[in-house]
Amino acid sequence: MMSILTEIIAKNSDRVKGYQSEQLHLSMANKAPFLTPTAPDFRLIAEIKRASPSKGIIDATVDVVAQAKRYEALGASAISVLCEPYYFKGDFSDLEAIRAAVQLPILCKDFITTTAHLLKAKSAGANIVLLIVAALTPTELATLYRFARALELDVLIEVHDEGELAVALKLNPRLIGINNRNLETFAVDLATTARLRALIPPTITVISESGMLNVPDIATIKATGVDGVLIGEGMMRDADALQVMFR
Ligand SMILES: O=P(O)(O)OC[C@@H](O)[C@@H](O)c1c[nH]c2ccccc12
Repeated sequence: MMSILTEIIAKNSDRVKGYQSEQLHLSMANKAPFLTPTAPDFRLIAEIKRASPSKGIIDATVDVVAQAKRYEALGASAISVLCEPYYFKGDFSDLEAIRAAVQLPILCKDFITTTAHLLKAKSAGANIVLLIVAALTPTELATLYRFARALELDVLIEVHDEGELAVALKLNPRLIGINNRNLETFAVDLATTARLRALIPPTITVISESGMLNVPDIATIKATGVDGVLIGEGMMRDADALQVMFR
């Protein structure tokens, strides 16, 4: 059986190949950001996501610019924008529209496997890109990581187990994302964050990702001592209910 991650990457291969021949305007103005804490020492990366393979449609008709402004107003440190079209119903045009409308750093959420895709993200206005350890060989990850840093992009390196974390730590990264959702099975286990957090040196900024739907979920994660959280569905469904955790 093909894993969902492999399936998503295969489905996007023509789109990604297209980036190789695109004429891009690169501006170095959108530099790697310092993620300013929202509340004392706790950052919110708020995500814009119309749909996902695990949840189906979340909000197909969302006004992405209005949503990004809402996140900015409630004090998010950065905005994550899904750019994958087939499973998440995102698009680079969403990222470009949001870039034009808000000042916050933007995380390009996509399944990046090529340097051309990194250039596409940079030219669309991203400040941060996601690299998923489970989607790449260690050599590919290292190449893409160095290329992104040379473009002055920050990189959120996503791990979901000890083996992936060991691969990520070899790069001496500034930022690590612990995904509570297993991308092969979709199972969410918030305990993943506590387990892996304990293995990461304190100099690295650690973001816990996925599966936080309410205030107690966020409180559980905050108690592990991570530097911030990345929340998609919960913010799409009820941003107001969650914002108390970031004041
Ligand atoms: O909607 P959630 O459960 O709050 O999750 C957000 C984010 O972590 C999730 O969208 C995500 C984490 N890693 C990814 C990789 C690709 C696509 C999406 C993701």
